[in-house]
Amino acid sequence: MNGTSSTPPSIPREILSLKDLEAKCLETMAPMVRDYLYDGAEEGHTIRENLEVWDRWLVIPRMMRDTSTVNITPLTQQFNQSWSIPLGIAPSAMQQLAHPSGEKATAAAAKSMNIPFGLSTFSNYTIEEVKDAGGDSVVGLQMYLLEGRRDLNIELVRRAEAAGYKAIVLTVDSPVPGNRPGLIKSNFVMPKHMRFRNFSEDFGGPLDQAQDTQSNQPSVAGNPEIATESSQETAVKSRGNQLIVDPSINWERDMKWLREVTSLEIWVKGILHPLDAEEAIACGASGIMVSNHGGRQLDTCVSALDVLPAIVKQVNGRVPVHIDGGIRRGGDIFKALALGADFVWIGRPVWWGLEVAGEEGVKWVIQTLKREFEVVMKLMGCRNVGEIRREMVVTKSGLLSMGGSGGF
Ligand SMILES: Cc1cc2nc3c(=O)[nH]c(=O)nc-3n(C[C@H](O)[C@H](O)[C@H](O)COP(=O)(O)O)c2cc1C
Ligand SMILES: CCCCCCC(=O)C(=O)O
Repeated sequence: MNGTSSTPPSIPREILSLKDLEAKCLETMAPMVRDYLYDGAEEGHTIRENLEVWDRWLVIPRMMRDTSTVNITPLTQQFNQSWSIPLGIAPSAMQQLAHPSGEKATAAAAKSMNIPFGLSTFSNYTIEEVKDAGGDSVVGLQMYLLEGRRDLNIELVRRAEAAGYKAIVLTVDSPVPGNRPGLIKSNFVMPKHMRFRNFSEDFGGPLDQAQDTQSNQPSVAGNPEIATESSQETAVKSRGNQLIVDPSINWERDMKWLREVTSLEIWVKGILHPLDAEEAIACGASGIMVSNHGGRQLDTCVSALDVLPAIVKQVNGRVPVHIDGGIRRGGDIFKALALGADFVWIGRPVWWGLEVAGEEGVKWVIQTLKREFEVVMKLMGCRNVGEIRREMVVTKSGLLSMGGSGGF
């Protein structure tokens, strides 16, 4: 983690893209945090797929369309609000691992850039603290249903309602944590000085690795950056109860239960099949987030972009369709919209910004994506988001199959 001095750190001038920022971040990020951030399920095929899929789509620009000014704001409101770009910050847990101000810094950056932010159940700052920092940008509380603890889920919902959140984002792709070898390798345990502050009890997290049975303390053997710091200050401690996600989560019981518990919008995150989009809508979902959880849950599962067109077709405009996974450039936002998404979200790039420069770093990430998206729009001949068309993107095989005659 960088930038603990009194002057706010800034992004060095030689950093020009999110890729450059990622490299800078990796110069300082502690190994255990890096393993957690990059952690993918099993062999990481889906993580790689999430990045590569964007390059399989090529764009076909139109010329001479006076793009001296372009409007990159979304066509429609999302969460009953207008945003500066169809881009939001996806929920990610334990952001203090990247910066002491964690989710508060991210929310403040979202607010100053006028984009939405989703808070993870497993955040290091509370629902209320993050709302204070991010104001109207803090729209969603992401929810994992906790095994045997619906009381805690209800409490979180009530606090989100009272704090002015617009939506509960129910993550449906995680009945159990994925097989994540990176967590085992680094013996991941959230450091002692951090807490899941949405809960009054000092719970252990769902990803904490096994404790050392001799001493009843977590083993630090695979955790050098924790072991080498002052042991009193940073040694991980054995926490009492562990928060476990509910593996029995299902549409019939849980989605309907949640629909009855609150009048907030309910968004369903982690949809990859058109029929699950249909289930979500039947249960009263206000929106769908097409996502494979950044490749962290099920290896070799499809990328969100590849299934997006089928889900958009199934949903047929009944609710908004959002997407995340591997979005790193303004051009990726363009492609997602061309293939039918209403909005896109980013996960890991926010951590790169946090690590390098806290709130300023997250702002830089958003500014960079905005600038890139605007240039891509101009070069594509689109003056506003409504002019982005499906036929402006094509795969190479799709192009060849047109044989020079079809499509144009
Ligand atoms: C470090 C990290 C923590 C995450 N924590 C959560 C979480 O608590 N809840 C959730 O629904 N998704 C979580 N996600 C998944 C993100 O919401 C999002 O789907 C994913 O990061 C998007 O892919 P990208 O990182 O390639 O942009 C997490 C992702 C990362 C990288
Ligand atoms: C059941 C999985 C719990 C994971 C909590 C954080 C998260 O979503 C992630 O690391 O990814």
